[in-house]
Amino acid sequence: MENLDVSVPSSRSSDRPRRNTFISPELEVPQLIKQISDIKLSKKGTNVYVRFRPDNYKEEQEGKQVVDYFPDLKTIAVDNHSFKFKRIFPGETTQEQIFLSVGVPLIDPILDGYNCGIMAYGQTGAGKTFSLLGHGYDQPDRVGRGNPEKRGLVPRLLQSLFHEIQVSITPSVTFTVYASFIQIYLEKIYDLLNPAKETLKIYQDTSKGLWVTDATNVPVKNSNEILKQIELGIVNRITAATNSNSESSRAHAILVMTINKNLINQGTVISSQVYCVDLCGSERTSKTGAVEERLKEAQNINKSLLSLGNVIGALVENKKHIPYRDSKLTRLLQNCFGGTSIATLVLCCSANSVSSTETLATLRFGDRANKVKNKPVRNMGDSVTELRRLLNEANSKIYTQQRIVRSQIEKIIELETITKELFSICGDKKLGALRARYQIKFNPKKKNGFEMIGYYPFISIFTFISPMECLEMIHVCKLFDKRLKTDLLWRSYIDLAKKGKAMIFEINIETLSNVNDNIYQFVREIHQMRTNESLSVRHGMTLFVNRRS
Ligand SMILES: Nc1ncnc2c1ncn2[C@@H]1O[C@H](COP(=O)(O)OP(=O)(O)OP(=O)(O)O)[C@@H](O)[C@H]1O
Repeated sequence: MENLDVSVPSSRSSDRPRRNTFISPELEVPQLIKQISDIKLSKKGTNVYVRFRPDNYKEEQEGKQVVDYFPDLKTIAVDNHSFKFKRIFPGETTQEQIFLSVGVPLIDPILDGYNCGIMAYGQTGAGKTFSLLGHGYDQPDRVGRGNPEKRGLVPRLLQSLFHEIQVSITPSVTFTVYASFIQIYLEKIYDLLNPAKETLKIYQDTSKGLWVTDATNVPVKNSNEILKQIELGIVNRITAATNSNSESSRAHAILVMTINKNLINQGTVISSQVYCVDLCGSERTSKTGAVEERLKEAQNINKSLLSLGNVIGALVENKKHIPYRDSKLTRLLQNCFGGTSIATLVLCCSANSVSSTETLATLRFGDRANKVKNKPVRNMGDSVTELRRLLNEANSKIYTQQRIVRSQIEKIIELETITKELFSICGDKKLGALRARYQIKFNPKKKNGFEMIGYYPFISIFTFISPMECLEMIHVCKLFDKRLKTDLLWRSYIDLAKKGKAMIFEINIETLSNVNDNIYQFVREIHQMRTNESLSVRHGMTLFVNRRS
């Protein structure tokens, strides 16, 4: 964890009442410097900045600078193409300067109830993670041990936000802050704070129209707590070495912070969501040398970035249909482009000729994004509405959990039934190693429709069987038709075969020899059906009967 005992730039006054209901390291900062950004946010709601990073070793050796900076700090020319953005930051710009220009203007709007999206876009290795999170976050094994001066935009913003929260707390003004951290990898959403969780789904919160997920939502009381969560998540983020970056992010990472400010006397809640988005790098696979898994990732990354470009293109061209649903990324960022958020986009680039193609592509992307118009809306509701919303949210979560529990219970009951059945077949003896196997298979070429492929005494090919494996096998069979009644075992297969539902079944049942009669009865019935032509020739069954010697 980096040392937070440093001055916190703030755009607000520091002489407000302080109450320690949040145990806040921010208040331990000895001096608070009141700092005002020289940047005013655009009314159209989108703010695009460009940050050039210093040349890396390869660039120093092989290339030259190709960017001309204009004195207005807003205009640049690259290879005779000029671009204008909110602010251009050359390679020597410090992390603090970035925070002052890009982060500080967001503090007031966030605390006033505006949603904000802070996104870093650029080619792989261009400094997105460095700019957003900072030194020590761009390499998972170094997380938390970076140089404090090189802390990125997000940790600085969090620290300032919590400072502001801290000094605003009074008996009638309280705050709740929650954090989630997710990643999008190969078009699936994963919970970075709980990697054991299954992939996450996106759903729309009807009361606010925001896209949210079932991600872990951790309550946080100060910037230390949220930074701890980020560190935890970064370690789980998927990175890999590519030619351009030894720790290239292979998944888009999104930190979502929800801040609720409760004005108790007025019965009002002001809430805002901050999306901090560290996008994967766009890359030319020929250049990065990606093969196999890396290539698949790169193609996926490029595809999702392309869909983001398409969304922006459609918005700029005022198209009726905006293809937000084309990728998980665009769905999640729906509010940041063309929505009700304040969007901040930091284009990360190299100023060197080695990367000029990628830099131009990044700048063109940013140029289009700069034309997108958002309609930032202040999220303010009465406490009752907010409580109702929270209640609805909680109820829907409970409902989802109940459904999961119910289906688990059904599975357990089903498994218990099958287990009982199996144990009744086997008496009180344990299911054990296999000694024999019958294999009976439908064969349309045979006159009677089936053939006994073999009876193999003492064969050990199928010696895998244990009660659990046996149950799993039955479940595999179940996949062929959900209506299969597993507790009836082979009887239900006959029913299915009669209905023409069965294709090929495979069932392994370890039995005692007295089950043979049932097996033969089963085979006889199947045989009769075949000879009655009631089964299509496509319907077949492989029956493995495993029994003790
Ligand atoms: N402004 C900067 N000053 C100093 N070093 C930087 C700067 N920007 C980036 N770097 C360094 O360049 C390397 C690549 O940066 P980073 O990992 O942030 O790139 P990225 O754009 O996030 O890449 P990817 O998309 O592949 O994850 C890192 O070692 C980082 O410390």
